Amino acid sequence: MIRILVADAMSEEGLAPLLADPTIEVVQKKVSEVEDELDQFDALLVRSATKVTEQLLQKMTNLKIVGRAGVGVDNIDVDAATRYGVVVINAPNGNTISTAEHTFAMMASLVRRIPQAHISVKSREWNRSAFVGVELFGKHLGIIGFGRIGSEVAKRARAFGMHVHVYDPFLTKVRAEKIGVDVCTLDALLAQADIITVHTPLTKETKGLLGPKNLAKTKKGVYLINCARGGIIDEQALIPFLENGHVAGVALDVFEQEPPGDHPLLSFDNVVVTPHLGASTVEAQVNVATQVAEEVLTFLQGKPVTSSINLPTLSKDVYEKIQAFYTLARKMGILASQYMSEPVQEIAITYSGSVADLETTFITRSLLAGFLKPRVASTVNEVNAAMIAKERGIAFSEKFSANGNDYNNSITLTVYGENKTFTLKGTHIAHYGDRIVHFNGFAIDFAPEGHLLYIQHHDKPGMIGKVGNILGDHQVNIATMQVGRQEAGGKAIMMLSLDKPLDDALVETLEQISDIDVVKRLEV
Ligand SMILES: NC(=O)C1=CN([C@@H]2O[C@H](COP(=O)(O)OP(=O)(O)OC[C@H]3O[C@@H](n4cnc5c(N)ncnc54)[C@H](O)[C@@H]3O)[C@@H](O)[C@H]2O)C=CC1
Ligand SMILES: O=C(O)CCC(=O)C(=O)O
Repeated sequence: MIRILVADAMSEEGLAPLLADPTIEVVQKKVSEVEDELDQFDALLVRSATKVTEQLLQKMTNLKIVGRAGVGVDNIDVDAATRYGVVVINAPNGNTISTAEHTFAMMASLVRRIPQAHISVKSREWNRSAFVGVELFGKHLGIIGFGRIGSEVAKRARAFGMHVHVYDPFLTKVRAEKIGVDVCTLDALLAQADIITVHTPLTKETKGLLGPKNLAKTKKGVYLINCARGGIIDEQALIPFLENGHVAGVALDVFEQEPPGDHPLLSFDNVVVTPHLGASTVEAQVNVATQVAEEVLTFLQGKPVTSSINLPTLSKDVYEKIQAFYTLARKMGILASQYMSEPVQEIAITYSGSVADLETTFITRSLLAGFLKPRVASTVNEVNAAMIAKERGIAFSEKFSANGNDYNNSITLTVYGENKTFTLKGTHIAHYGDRIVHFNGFAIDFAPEGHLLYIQHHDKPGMIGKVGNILGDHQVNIATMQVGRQEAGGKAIMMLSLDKPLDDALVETLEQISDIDVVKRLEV
């Protein structure tokens, strides 16, 4: 039974795909309520309240995936998750519209002083002259961060007749031109904007982006909005600008500390606040919960996820194209690792023929994970394989060749060890499967699966018979056998597929046959 912990409040409708699956048990409880069972969950779903720290990940020893029902993953230690081989996914666009609409609601509230007027009327006052606002029409809106939410805010601003200026160092010219906004420098935005709204993630670069220096560059009477992450606008730095009237008003949905407690900003009449409500709509909550639930289900079915933070993302289309090579590469990694039972410094991978045109990042990671699996005690998978290889001083490289060398596609793997070099070449043939077509310098053709027995010997009459007799005497059935040699009478190999694995004693018996040089059990 798969166990999923849903640690924050989430839409039941969104979780329906998980709740309906009889192979899955969904536990909707806080982390503190299941402390004794943390090692039993396969997946963890959170919003922003639960902090997925390294300590929590250490306790969740069976965890494979963390799903964030929302955009920001600043409550998740993604580096630690990556080290532990835990996939982190989010729901990148389920709450975009809601947050853009909330930003607009905040903007309107700010310039028309709606919350203040509301409180006044509720206090049985009728003071129309105290709440004179300004129009949005014709005003200059500065948007810092022009991703999903920023661009939805821009569309709405244009409908209101506003002039939109955008600052986003990662925005391509083509995209900006397509949307038709004025892309400018941060300084130009700060100097022109009547209203500034931030829509970036909270990063080292964006923390305190609107701090004392940049606030001083804004127009007198500017309005500021933060519906992204607390800290992008420096809360302490705002205070003197509000006190001297340089900043006409601020709308905050998010805070450096949530909840903000008795924060000095809350005392200002012209600071409008909401308790992190950007994504709090029925629609957004259904959307994000559905997105993570479906992604988690997909992942648990062994298929690739499309919105991972720490894995290369794959569309269904791309996944279908690479799936066969992904499996072949994994098997090749496992074979090479077992054959090279010594320290390895470098792994070189060449993709040839049709596979060279595909997205190979995932295939390479699959190969590395297969290679590292027999060598490391901790979980190793596509999430952390490249990181673990680096940690262990194993360099890896990818090369691409349009020429498939007699095959429609092939993957060649060369492993450079301390004492020897090992080469393996595999191909995937539609309707036939994975085949290893070169093994350690020998042309051969075998399926890389099951209990394999590799024997390197001298090409002499009777060798196959001797091996067959010993295995037969010990009730070991040979399912398939392939042979290869470099030249008649020279070095030769046999690759046997057996119905059961060999024990150590039988391996020793085979090693004692004269003219046999190497006997290796390989399990795929
Ligand atoms: N208040 C709430 O409830 C919600 C808040 N959010 C927050 O809103 C923010 C934006 O979300 P999305 O638009 O979905 O993200 P996104 O990833 O689509 O867009 C972020 C944009 O910021 C830009 N950016 C990054 N560093 C920058 C820098 N130093 N200066 C200027 N631009 C920079 C990126 O190039 C990107 O275009 C995130 O912080 C997210 O966590 C999202 C949903 C709900
Ligand atoms: O879960 C929530 O409501 C917060 C949403 C949010 O901040 C995000 O998606 O980044």
